[in-house]
Amino acid sequence: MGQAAYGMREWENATNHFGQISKEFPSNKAVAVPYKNAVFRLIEQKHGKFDFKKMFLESKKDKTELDVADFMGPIEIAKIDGKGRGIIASKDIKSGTLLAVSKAFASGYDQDYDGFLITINLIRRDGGTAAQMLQVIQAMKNLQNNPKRAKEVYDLYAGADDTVTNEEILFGVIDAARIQRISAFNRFASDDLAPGVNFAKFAGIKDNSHLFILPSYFNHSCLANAHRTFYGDVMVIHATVDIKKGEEICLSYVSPLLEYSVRKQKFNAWKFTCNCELCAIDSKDKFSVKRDQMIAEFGEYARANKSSPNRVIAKGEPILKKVYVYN
Ligand SMILES: C[S@@+](CC[C@H](N)C(=O)[O-])C[C@H]1O[C@@H](n2cnc3c(N)ncnc32)[C@H](O)[C@@H]1O
Repeated sequence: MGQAAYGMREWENATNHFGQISKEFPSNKAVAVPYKNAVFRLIEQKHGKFDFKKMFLESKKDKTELDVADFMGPIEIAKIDGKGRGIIASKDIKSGTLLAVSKAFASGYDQDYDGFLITINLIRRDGGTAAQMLQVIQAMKNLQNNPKRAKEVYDLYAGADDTVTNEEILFGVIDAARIQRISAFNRFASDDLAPGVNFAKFAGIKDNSHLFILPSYFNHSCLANAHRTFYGDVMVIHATVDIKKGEEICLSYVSPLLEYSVRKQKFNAWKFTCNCELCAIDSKDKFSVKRDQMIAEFGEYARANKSSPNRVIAKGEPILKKVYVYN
């Protein structure tokens, strides 16, 4: 019973079961370790006390799937004008506060696909990787094994044209199309391959894809007030500035260092327009396209001449000066 509760991530239940057995059979050594683990998970879940050093070291292994609980800090899910749902601060928050720790509900890794695969994601209208496909399959398997988690998965955003949001899905039924839509709008890659950088194998990059529950409720801002870090299949989110109670908390889905036109193009995958202050300023900047072109041209030159750094610098310096002129 304790093992089953642990597997279903019901930490309080698992702690109680293991605690009961250790009380009844104090000399039973086999229960000591799982009991201790369940207690640790409960402390993580209730108090947000994590052994980040251990998590970091474990995350260095390939495809690590960590054994940690989920934690929800001083945040809540709320309706946000023009963005559907989002995350707000439930009290005043200091910069650096731990906001959330979330273990992926399902993960997929390129290494697990023995072959070459090109998929087209018709929802996002971009190319897909083996990792993304495997993550969708894993989500379906996990729901089959633990149908109790269906509501939290099916509640995730599945696109504006999703017509079945309020339709009840019968217990134990796997809605494959919905899981695909949910994954398209909510998945993260833990090495933060920019969305759209697909067919990763061409570049020799191993892709991975994770579906998280709580982190999926964070909307995007180029000027985000929170930052995410990955430890294997676990996402950890911290506040990066002081945040007032009721204020929306956002992550950056794409790097704010990217040029405006590139960012705008990447938002197409999630089908929204960013109205943050940075985008408002950038959208009025009449030289941004010209700068993008110059930087893209330089990037191509640098890649083609990467074995001759002196040539790259000689080409780059005048371009940098010109970029300043178009400022
Ligand atoms: C990962 S979900 C975020 C949670 C979602 N808003 C919800 O209601 O569940 C991504 C979707 O949120 C919306 N979104 C995220 N950031 C946004 C923003 N800055 N402005 C408008 N919509 C945004 C888009 O519809 C996007 O496809």
